[in-house]
Formats: sequence, structure tokens, C-alpha cells
Amino acid sequence: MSEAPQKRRRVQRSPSPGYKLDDDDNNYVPYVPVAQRRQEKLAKITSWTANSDRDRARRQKEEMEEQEDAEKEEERRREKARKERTLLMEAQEVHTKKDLEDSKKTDYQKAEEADAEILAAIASRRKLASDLELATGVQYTEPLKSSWRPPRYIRERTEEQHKKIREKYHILVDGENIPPPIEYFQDMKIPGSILDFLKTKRITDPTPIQLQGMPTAFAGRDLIGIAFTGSGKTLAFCLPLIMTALEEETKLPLVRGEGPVGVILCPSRELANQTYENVLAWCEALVKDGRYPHLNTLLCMGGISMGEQSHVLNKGLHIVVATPGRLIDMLEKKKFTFNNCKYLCMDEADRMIDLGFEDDVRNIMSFFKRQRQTLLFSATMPKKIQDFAQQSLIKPILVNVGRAGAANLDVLQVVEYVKQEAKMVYLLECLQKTAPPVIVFSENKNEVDDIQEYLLLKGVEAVAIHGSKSQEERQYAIKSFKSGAKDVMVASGVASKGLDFNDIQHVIIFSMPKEIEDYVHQIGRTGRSGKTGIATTFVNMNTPEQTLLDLKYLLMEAGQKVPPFLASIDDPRAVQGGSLKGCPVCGGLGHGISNCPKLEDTQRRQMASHRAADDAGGGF
Ligand SMILES: Nc1ncnc2c1ncn2[C@@H]1O[C@H](COP(=O)(O)OP(=O)(O)OP(=O)(O)O)[C@@H](O)[C@H]1O
Repeated sequence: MSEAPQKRRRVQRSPSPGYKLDDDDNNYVPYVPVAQRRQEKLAKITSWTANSDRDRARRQKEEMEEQEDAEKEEERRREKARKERTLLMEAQEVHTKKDLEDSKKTDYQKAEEADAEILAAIASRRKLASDLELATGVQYTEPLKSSWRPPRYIRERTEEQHKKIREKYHILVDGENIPPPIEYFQDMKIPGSILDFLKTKRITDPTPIQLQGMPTAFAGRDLIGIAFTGSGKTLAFCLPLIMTALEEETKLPLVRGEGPVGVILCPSRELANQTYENVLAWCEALVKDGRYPHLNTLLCMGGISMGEQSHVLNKGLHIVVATPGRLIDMLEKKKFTFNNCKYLCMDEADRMIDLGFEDDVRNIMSFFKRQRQTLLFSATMPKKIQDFAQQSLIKPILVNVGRAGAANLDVLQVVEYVKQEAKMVYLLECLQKTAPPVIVFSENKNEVDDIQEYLLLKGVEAVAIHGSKSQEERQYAIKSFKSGAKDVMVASGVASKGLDFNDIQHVIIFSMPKEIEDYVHQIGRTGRSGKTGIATTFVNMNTPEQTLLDLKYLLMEAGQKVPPFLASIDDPRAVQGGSLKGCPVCGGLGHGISNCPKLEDTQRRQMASHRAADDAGGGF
């Protein structure tokens, strides 16, 4: 029905006005003369012929091309097969040659080569710097400036005089323009109220790491500080931060939402808590004489509610003591920022960057908005870790007191062969050696619980601490042991690293850790701040021979008695005629890098984390 008007409209539109059209007009076919029609047909036929000729030619060409392609493909296949055969033969030849060469090499040479390969792989680790800095290529070349100066009479000393002082305290240093060692706290320009407080704790003169480390940190320099367990590293890195924060607060007081000025990172909650308490005590001492302002310190770690600390967050923040996970969480939630943060210190730094926290540390670094002073401290820091860490520091200064990873000489080390089944009974006997407090270490959480249970049954006041205990249980154990309410603390190695308990008389290592560094940290809970202590270690057939060898060399280095069963263990490297260099990865003296337990552990952990990432589907 709608067709009609449309048609009508079309009809009306097309011709010129004045014509009258109907359907016949529409169907009208104009007349074409015969001659013209014949010519048109001829032209059509000619074009068909031409087209079909062209088609045929095209088809032929295509066929030829296909054939050529097939031939070329066949040639390529043959060439590839020929090459593969040659490569295979070459590879076989190379292998045969290598086998021949290898057969000429001694086991020692082969081990050296394997070590070099592993070292090269470690050296290629991604630089320890913030992702932002890496991405934008930000590079600082000069250390931070500080207004602190040593007293004039010290500045006027010659380099030779500085050297003599360092030699006197067995301090090794490395770096450019090293600040002078200072033998008295008074000369370090530390506020008198803090010095008075330190005196009440019987801290009157700086320890070697303090007398070189503190001037270095006060001068704003990046620092790697290595010194024995219990040699006062905590004061060496906390006091410079307190002084920096004090300077900032004096210049322009911080208000809510501002700060922190610096952060101290610790690998465990217990260590973070202990460092926090030290900082609190020193900051409280600072305000005692009424001349200095109050500095706010935040403890930022898992297991404590931030609500408890909201009173600190509501003011300007000077110092944060943190474990990595919770710190990242707080920074991501923008509870505070690092916009004005200029001091980053890592305690037990080798552990932090080497075992699991490396990416967290990079992440934390990416929150800094300006150049920072970076300090790394530990009792054990093998050369490789030092080299790696050094890349992220600016003209760093290395302060080393004794060999990194060496045992504290104030600890008498006794190693005893005790059969597995006799350990518990012998432990009771061992506890009689000294008065309390005593720490018993075991590598295994279940064993920690078993030992505590056994001791409780035998009437010994013992507490236990390990990673699977709740925060409250861990805190209770530490508090009651520290206060003297409990005589014995049974602990897993990880949970107690870096903890400073008063006057531990005896450390008993119930199960020898695989890594000698852990042993050094564990025996280091005694013999602290110049006092002496005893460490008794149980070993037996279950202890790997390589661990025993590490132990043997460590005892020899510390001038301790080596029991006959240890002395009789031969070093396979010596048998092969190789050098007896220590392991550059863990510092163990009884093995090379290729059989380093720490490296194995790290690789296992990395593989586990890759597997976890795969399971999670990868990606972002
Ligand atoms: N100059 C000093 N004189 C005497 N005692 C000191 C001095 N400095 C620190 N101390 C004390 O020495 C003990 C050990 O200090 P700290 O915990 O800092 O050792 P550390 O080197 O960090 O040990 P670790 O490597 O085991 O963590 C503490 O109780 C501390 O109060």
C-alpha cells in the first residue's frame, strides 16, 4: 500500500517538467541499429577471448609459482636438516672436547668454575633501589650534607692519627673521605641528658663499632656497619636518627601529618619491639633536662593494632621502627608518607635483603621522595651481600670490626657429641653448668615445645618462643624471661635473632643450625656488652659434615678448643688441593659456594614463591 505514493514521487521527480509519463514509457527500450549491435557483440567476444587468455596465463603463472615455492620449501627443509646435523655433530664434538678437557681438570678446578658461574648469577641480581629510581634512572652521586662536625681538635688530627686509633680498636674501614673515629661520647656532641641516661646503663665509652660508626652516620654518610653480636650496634644507628630528628624538630616543629624523619627496619617483630623500646627510652631521656623537644616514635609491626598508636599518628611523627610488611601496608594506606623521610636503617641487614625481604625493601624504597641516608648493620654480612648492598648506597663507608660472621670472642664455645636420644637428659645436666638465665635453641618448633614441656615437668621455670606462637604468647615469654621471672627460654633461632637479654649466662644449642651464621647469632645472645658467657652446642651423627666443618673452622678462628671428633674431620677441599677460602655467600669457612646451605635455602624459597605466583595465575 505504501508503494503507490513512493512510485508516484519517483515518477514525478525523474523527468524534466513538461513530459507526461506512464508505465509504457518506463519500459521503453531505445532502438539500436544492427551495425552498432554487431560491433558491440564483436567487441564483447574479443574481450572474452582476451580474458580467458589472461586467466589461463595467470593460472599457469600461479602453478609455476606454486611449484617454485614447493621446490624452495623442499630445499629449505633439506638445508635445515643439513644444518641440524652439522650442529648436532658440532655439539657432539664440543661435548667430546669438553669432556676431554674436563677429564684433564681436577675436581678442584671444576668446583672453582661452578663457583664462578654461581657468583656471576648472584652478581646479576637486580640493583637494590626503588623501582621508581630504577625506572626513571634517578641517581644520586653525593652523600647527604649534615651540619654535624667533629670537634676542632679531632678535625685537626692527621689521617695517620685516625689510622692509629682504628688499629687500636681493630676497626677496618673502606670508602672515600671517612669521618674520624671518636673515642669519647662527649666529643660526638650528643645531648648531655642522653649521655647521663647512658651512664645509668653503664654505657660510658663507645664500643669500636660506635666510635667509628656514629661519627660516620652523624656526618650524613651511607654506611655498612659490621660488628660482633652484642657490640652495641643498636645505639650506633638509633642515636644518629634521634639527632637528625631533633635537628629537624628544632628547625621547624613537625605538625600532624608530617614525618617521619627516619625509619628503622627490623626483620622480626621481637627485634622491632626491642629497638622501639630503646628509642623510646633515649627520646624520653632527651627531654629530661627541659632543653629539648619531645620526639614521637611509632612502632609499626604486625600483631599490634594501630588504634593503640593513634595518639602518635595524630602528631608530627619523627621516627618509625617497623617490620617490612606492616610498614608497606601503612604506607599504601597513606597513614603517613615518606615525603620528608631521609634516614633508612636496616638492622640484621644481610638477612633483610638476602632472605625474602628483598622485594619488600625495594618497595619501601620507592616511597621515598628524596635522597636518603641509608645504613645497613649486621654481625654477619658476607662479602657478596656487601657488594650487592653497596650498589644501592652513595659513596658508602664500610666499618668492620672483626671478620664479618666471626664469633664473639667473649663467648666460650663448647661443642659436645650427644646422641639424639640422650639430648633431653643431658640438657638437664647442662643447665647445672651456670646460674640462670639460660637460652636453649632448637631449629624445630615442635622440638621447642617438647623441650619446654620436658623442662616444666622437671620443675624448671621455662618459657618458649617460636614463629607459630601468638603475639601475646611471644610477648609474655620475652617479658617474663627478661624480668627474671623465668629462668630458661627455649627458642627457635628465627624468633630470637638480635634480641638483647640481660646477662645471659649460658646458651645451649640443642640442635645445630644448618647455617653457621645462625649459630653465630645464637651464641651471640651471651657475652654481650663486654661480659663473658658460655655456649654449649650438641652435635651428633645427624649434623651434616659440612656444618661440622664450618663449626671446626669457626672454633679455630676464635682460638677455642676443638674437640677431637671435630678435629678429625677432613676438609674435602684440602684433599683436592684447593684453597680454603670461606664461602662468599654465607661466610662459612668450611665450604665453598657450590654447596652453600644458605644459597640452597634461598633458591628453594625463590622456587616456592615462583610456584605460588604460578598457582595464583601470575600477572598482576
Ligand atoms: N658503649 C657501650 N658500653 C657498654 N654497653 C653497651 C654499649 N653500647 C651498647 N651497650 C649494651 O650492649 C648490649 C648489646 O647491644 P646491642 O643489642 O646493640 O648489640 P648488637 O650489636 O645489636 O647485637 P646483635 O648483633 O646481637 O643484635 C645492650 O644491652 C646495650 O645496652
